[in-house]
Amino acid sequence: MNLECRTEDFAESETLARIGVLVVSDRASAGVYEDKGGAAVTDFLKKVICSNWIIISKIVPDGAESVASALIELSDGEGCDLILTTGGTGPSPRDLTPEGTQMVISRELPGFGELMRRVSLDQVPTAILSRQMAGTRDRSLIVNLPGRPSAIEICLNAIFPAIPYCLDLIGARRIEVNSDVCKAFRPGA
Ligand SMILES: Nc1ncnc2c1ncn2[C@@H]1O[C@H](COP(=O)(O)OP(=O)(O)OP(=O)(O)O)[C@@H](O)[C@H]1O
Ligand SMILES: Nc1nc2c(c(=O)[nH]1)N[C@H]1C(S)=C(S)[C@@H](COP(=O)(O)O)O[C@H]1N2
Repeated sequence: MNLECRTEDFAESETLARIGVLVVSDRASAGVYEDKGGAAVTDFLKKVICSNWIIISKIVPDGAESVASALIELSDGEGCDLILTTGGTGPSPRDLTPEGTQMVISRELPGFGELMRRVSLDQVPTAILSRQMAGTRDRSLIVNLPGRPSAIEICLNAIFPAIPYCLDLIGARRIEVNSDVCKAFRPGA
């Protein structure tokens, strides 16, 4: 194990935001189909965030335990400030992403799920079937997105204006967003 850490490494680790992307899909994790969810999330993040950040990606099969342990690794192990999951939010028996999320968060933030369902309802009546939720674990904000790659941008567009300030409030690393893409709101700023 290398315990040496130069001064600039410390400085960078304090400012470089860490974003976890967790794809939850039986078939994508088994290679039955190509994962398109992770790329859809990453493409959005590249457009919207203009400060420095790195991505830590994982893909797991559906299940409360698989989701919970991946979230713990991304939050406690990798120190992610923001963790976006995609998939497994519906009502079918294997859809257990909200259960896995509930197992690891300390506080729920119901407004995220409410807003994502509201905007998605303008697209599809089945938006109400998503049980997507959000919450915090220590200094990580965790947000569930539906699995359909086409759902990702509409959901992220809706919630992203509130994410930078939420990260400030929970003591996560600061992110700056591109104002042409997203009107982030920081009260008092
Ligand atoms: N990571 C992904 N990449 C590409 N398409 C996906 C992905 N996740 C979901 N989808 C598509 O969105 C649909 C709904 O997503 P959902 O999370 O309910 O998946 P599912 O039907 O339970 O199957 P699976 O878990 O095997 O992806 C899927 O049937 C698939 O067509
Ligand atoms: N914006 C948007 N939201 C959406 C959808 C969609 O196509 N677009 N699909 C819905 C459907 S059909 C389901 S079953 C739920 C849960 O999807 P998941 O299990 O892939 O997470 O998300 C819903 N939310």
